[in-house]
Amino acid sequence: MQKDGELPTTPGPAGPWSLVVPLKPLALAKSRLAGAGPGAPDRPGLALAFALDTVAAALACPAVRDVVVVTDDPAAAGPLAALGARTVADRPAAGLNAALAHGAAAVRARRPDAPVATLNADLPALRPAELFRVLGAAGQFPRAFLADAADIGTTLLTAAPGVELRPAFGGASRLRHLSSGAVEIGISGVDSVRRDVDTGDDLRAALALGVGPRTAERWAAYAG
Ligand SMILES: Nc1nc2c(ncn2[C@@H]2O[C@H](COP(=O)(O)OP(=O)(O)OP(=O)(O)O)[C@@H](O)[C@H]2O)c(=O)[nH]1
Ligand SMILES: C=C(OP(=O)(O)O)C(=O)O
Repeated sequence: MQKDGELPTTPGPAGPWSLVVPLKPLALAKSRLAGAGPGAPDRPGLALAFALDTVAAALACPAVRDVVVVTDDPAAAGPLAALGARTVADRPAAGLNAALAHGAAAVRARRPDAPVATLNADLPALRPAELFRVLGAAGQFPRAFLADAADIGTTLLTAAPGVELRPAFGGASRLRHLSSGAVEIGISGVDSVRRDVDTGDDLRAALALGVGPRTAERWAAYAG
């Protein structure tokens, strides 16, 4: 298995991928983090830190060509652009799957033959080498997905060139993606790509894996 820091220099057989990352307005994000620690956590600040650490790690992956973030949040656009991500406006009140389909369309408007992957914005422990392995496995199939750490939801869904993404996120999306014909990626040693953060327990598990610098800083400012 690749260790962190041992990154290949080429994008791999199916790359380079365009990633679509959905990010809802920060004031509304991460509502389940309410009981994460003492007092009231800075949920918007943590949600932004998760997103920035996720996108920075994705852009450091050699299999990734570019990242498009679908968001309407004005506070997120500047720091995301500084990392090198492009932002596109969300569809008004249309929800997560519409946002993802919209992002995939924005990618393919510029690059019609792009392999496209969606990646949730709440993966603050994401490691580029693990994402590389996941995308390498996904690239063998027309559509593929990675289940979240709980084996209930989904953190990543991919579509090969010319294949429609057909996202079915929300709640128990693992079974939905499976029954839609997408292939489940079953490789081990990719915990950082599966470690989404919804609750305080999820955040503690991500901290144990090792989070990116923005999340670490926000967490330290909050929890001491
Ligand atoms: N652009 C966009 N992103 C969304 C939307 N709904 C959810 N997301 C994003 O989709 C990803 C997965 O969503 P959740 O894990 O439910 O995150 P969340 O909605 O912030 O968390 P909760 O408030 O606890 O449900 C996160 O990156 C969210 O920011 C939406 O309507 N539009
Ligand atoms: C959006 C999803 O779930 P959650 O909101 O639990 O992260 C999902 O996994 O499809």
